[in-house]
Amino acid sequence: MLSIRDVAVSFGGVAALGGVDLDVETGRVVGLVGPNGSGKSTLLNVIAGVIVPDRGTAVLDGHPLPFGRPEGVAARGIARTFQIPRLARRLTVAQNVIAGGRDQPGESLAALLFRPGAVRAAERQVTARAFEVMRRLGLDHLADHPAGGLSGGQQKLLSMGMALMADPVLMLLDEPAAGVNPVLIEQQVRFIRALASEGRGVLIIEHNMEMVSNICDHVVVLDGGKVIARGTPDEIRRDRAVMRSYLGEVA
Ligand SMILES: Nc1ncnc2c1ncn2[C@@H]1O[C@H](COP(=O)(O)OP(=O)(O)OP(=O)(O)O)[C@@H](O)[C@H]1O
Repeated sequence: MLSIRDVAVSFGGVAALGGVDLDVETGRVVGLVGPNGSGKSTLLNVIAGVIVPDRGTAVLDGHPLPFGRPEGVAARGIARTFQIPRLARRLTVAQNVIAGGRDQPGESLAALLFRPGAVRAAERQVTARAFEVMRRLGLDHLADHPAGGLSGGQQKLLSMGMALMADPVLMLLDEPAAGVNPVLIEQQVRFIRALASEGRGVLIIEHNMEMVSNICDHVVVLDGGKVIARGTPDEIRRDRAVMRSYLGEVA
């Protein structure tokens, strides 16, 4: 589904990524791990259309991704979450989720004026979908609460729901478990596995190795902007280079 080849990025002479290859297949959860500063966020930002790489290619379902055009990338069916959720804190949980749905006819003045029935029907559909998404995330009982009043972990779940409203083929998740309590991490794990079983691809940056082991089919380890290992979570845990660089740093 997604093929990254030889992607390199440098910031003022510092190589953040030195020629990285990465694949995400349909229905698979791929973990992107590595020590701080290894280039994980940079790679996610290249895929999301935020950073234009110095070289390399990214192909989604046979077509190149438009580097440097986040809205073009989103239109290709890639949705993302951020380390710090980007929410409208004063709007309700339901309003935030609804806002995550794209292509709403109500956004077009012409549609509002000339096809009000179609707009109402589409709005009903988006609202029904939003409630379904909130149910999946266990947030439906909080639908009318302001998003800013949710716990950090609930806000992360909410941001995943907002991303899902765009019905993406590929989800990019940036450290969803950071600072989240174990019960909500469990909920995230179920949600992410369900995304994959629906046939979506998931690329997840995560430091929590237990979570990575629980959800990832495949793990790619970066260090100093290069891939130092790739394989199943089990293979990665046993990899000597990984122990030296990534796990060694944690210890
Ligand atoms: N906008 C920027 N300007 C200059 N240097 C940057 C910029 N963004 C990242 N870097 C540098 O590029 C390298 C890779 O950073 P990146 O944020 O991608 O790592 P990371 O693996 O996501 O780290 P973390 O786990 O801390 O989020 C680091 O040396 C970082 O200092």
